[in-house]
Amino acid sequence: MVERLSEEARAAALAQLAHWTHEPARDAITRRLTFADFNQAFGFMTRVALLAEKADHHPEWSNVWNRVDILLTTHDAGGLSQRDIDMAHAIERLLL
Ligand SMILES: C[C@H](O)[C@H](O)[C@H]1CNC2=NC(N)=NC(=O)C2=N1
Repeated sequence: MVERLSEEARAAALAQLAHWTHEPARDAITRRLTFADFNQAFGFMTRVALLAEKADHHPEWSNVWNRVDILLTTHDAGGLSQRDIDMAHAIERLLL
């Protein structure tokens, strides 16, 4: 069973994720990324897709040409869980 993060745990986790924004309406975190072109954006999405399958944790996202909008929340928990925080950090590592 996956649990939603407490207010305190969420604040602490967000403090370590400078590029991510909390969206209270969904209890989700979001990030917008802009790449040089579609090829770069889709290559990134492919790498995230492989991570997501391995973790069995999948983003809500959209892509328009060079832009990728990502929203992470845990459907099974009805809000933000440690699985989202772990996925956000894994995405950040891909971008290094
Ligand atoms: C059965 C399967 O493990 C679950 O439905 C997984 C799949 N991917 C998921 N992704 C996300 N973002 N939240 C979930 O709760 C979730 N649950």
